[in-house]
Amino acid sequence: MTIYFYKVWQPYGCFSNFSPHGIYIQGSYWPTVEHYYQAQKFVGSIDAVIIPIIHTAETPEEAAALGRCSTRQLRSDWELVKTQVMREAVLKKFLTHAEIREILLTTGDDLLVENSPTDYFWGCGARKTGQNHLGKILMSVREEIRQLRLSAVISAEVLSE
Ligand SMILES: Nc1nc(O)c(N)c(N[C@@H]2O[C@H](COP(=O)(O)O)[C@@H](O)[C@H]2O)n1
Repeated sequence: MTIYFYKVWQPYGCFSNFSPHGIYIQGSYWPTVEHYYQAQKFVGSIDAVIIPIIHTAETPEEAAALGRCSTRQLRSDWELVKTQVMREAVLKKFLTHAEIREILLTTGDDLLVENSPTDYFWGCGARKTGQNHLGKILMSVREEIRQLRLSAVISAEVLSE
């Protein structure tokens, strides 16, 4: 089965980076994955002054608008690192929040797709031909958490022997 998600208020909205699940990462607390991801675009760039403004944005929509401003200069390695930045933040989100971790695990081996009508990199885009990198990250995080659980169960069994 394929599970499509996009907006926070729609089914599986907790898979969106805009969902209100904060993360503590690299020494700071961020209100959403989207705040963190948008701010990372400017680490080490001449426009790094925008980072604390993104950090304290009232909403993820505001953080995204600030990060998408085309007149600001992104860090030079952004295209190389953005998928890894996103994966670290998404993994942190699902390790931190037990209730959404269970929702992720209940999807089994279903295909997860960000149903963005405009984004052909993170989502599938309007024609459903996009690369769906956010869906792929969620599926790989799901697998990593399953493996972590399995290791914990095995360790507990060994300890009880
Ligand atoms: N506009 C918008 N609204 C939402 O509710 C979304 N979930 C998204 N998608 C997210 O936008 C981020 C990509 O931003 P950039 O294009 O790289 O600035 C990423 O978190 C997508 O999942 N967009």
